[in-house]
Amino acid sequence: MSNTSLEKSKIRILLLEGVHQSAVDTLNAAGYTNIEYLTHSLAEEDLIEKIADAHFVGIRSRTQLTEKVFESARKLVAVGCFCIGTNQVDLKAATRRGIAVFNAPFSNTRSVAELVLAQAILLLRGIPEKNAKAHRGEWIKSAKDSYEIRGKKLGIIGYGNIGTQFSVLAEALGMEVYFYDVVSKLPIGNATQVGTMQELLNMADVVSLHVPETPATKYMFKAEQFAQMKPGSILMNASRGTVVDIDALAEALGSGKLLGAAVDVFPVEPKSNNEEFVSPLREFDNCILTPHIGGSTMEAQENIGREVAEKLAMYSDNGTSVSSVNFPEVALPSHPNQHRLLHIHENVPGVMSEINQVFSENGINVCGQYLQTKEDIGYVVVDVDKAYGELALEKLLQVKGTIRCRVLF
Ligand SMILES: NC(=O)c1ccc[n+]([C@@H]2O[C@H](COP(=O)([O-])OP(=O)(O)OC[C@H]3O[C@@H](n4cnc5c(N)ncnc54)[C@H](O)[C@@H]3O)[C@@H](O)[C@H]2O)c1
Ligand SMILES: O=C(O)CC[C@@H](O)C(=O)O
Repeated sequence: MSNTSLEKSKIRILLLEGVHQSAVDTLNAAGYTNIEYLTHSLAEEDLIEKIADAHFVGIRSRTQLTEKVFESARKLVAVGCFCIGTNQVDLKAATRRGIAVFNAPFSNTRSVAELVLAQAILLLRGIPEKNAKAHRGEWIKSAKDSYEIRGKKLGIIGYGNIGTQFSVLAEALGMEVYFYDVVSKLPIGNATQVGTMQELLNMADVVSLHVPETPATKYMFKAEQFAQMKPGSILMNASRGTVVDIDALAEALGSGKLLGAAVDVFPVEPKSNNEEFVSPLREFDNCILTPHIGGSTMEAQENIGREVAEKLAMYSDNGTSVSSVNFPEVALPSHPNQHRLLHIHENVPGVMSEINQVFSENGINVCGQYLQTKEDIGYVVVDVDKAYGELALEKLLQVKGTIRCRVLF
């Protein structure tokens, strides 16, 4: 599979799920105008049809980029996830095809941290229930089960970018912060890492989940974990819907074990704003339900739009793959008056020597060479005199183990 440097007007970009206008503006400013912009996600069959012609695709959390979808994405060069999570993308399938995947790892962390902080305060005061009842004409003026956040123990599961931000905000309000993470982490402020999740659940007044979706986190929170929580505590999940067994959570709310819960992400989420949201949690007034909007603030979406679009444009323009989630990371200078070959190959012995042979045997002088490998793939970038770009491309495509190769003029 190959493509010589395409005119920018011929590079097709498919943007789904209503990514922020800043993405379109950034791409336009970089010269990319052939953009199809949709405000919703696509069902698999429609996606397969649309993606067949796309060189770049931009998605959020709803679009599932599966092996089957990639199979039809013959021209696809890179994927931009305009969010943090990349669990909706079959990363192995993308990597096998030499498709780089980018995301925005920091732009919405503050938004999520602010939301969960607010939810903790509201739940400790019983506000969701009092509010719901007031809307129905009931007046619950009472301090029963109503608490200050100050002095309470916060248990964070997954002490990454969001977990640490939440930790700092919570401490500023006087919470005592504990966290559980599979990796040993430097605690920020006065937070304390604990050795097991059970230890954390036994002591925390508020438990907040901030892990990614992985095989290990799938339903990591089920009946057993609810049983380990303190009576009258709170669970918040703004990570991924598959992390919590929703029936077990409904049981814990129904039995009165929990004071309340806040859930932003669900195992099955409506595909669009026109679809009904179905969940056993709807019956509980003490459960804050939000439509996966932890990272949906104007600030975060605008920043994400710009950040991911810049990464796509940079990868397209000069091959820089810095901060790709699945790809060897290479930071490249510009290549004036030279042709740049971007060769993606299986990371097996012999490929690099064959590549170098192409240049020596054909008398092609190498002006610059950059190599990085990651697990199963290698990414080598070679700058050559512009007289040799097309010959080098033709020869490199014949190297055993080549996944794809393109040349930038
Ligand atoms: N609700 C939303 O709108 C929203 C917005 C942004 C992110 N998210 C979700 O939040 C998740 C966390 O985001 P982040 O930026 O903090 O990610 P991150 O990668 O910075 O942190 C995740 C942390 O979880 C830890 N971890 C991984 N597996 C674990 C396990 N089995 N047990 C305990 N800890 C484990 C990691 O070591 C890491 O410290 C994202 O992956 C995404 O799914 C949701
Ligand atoms: O915007 C989205 O659809 C997902 C937001 C969030 O879950 C993320 O992973 O950043």
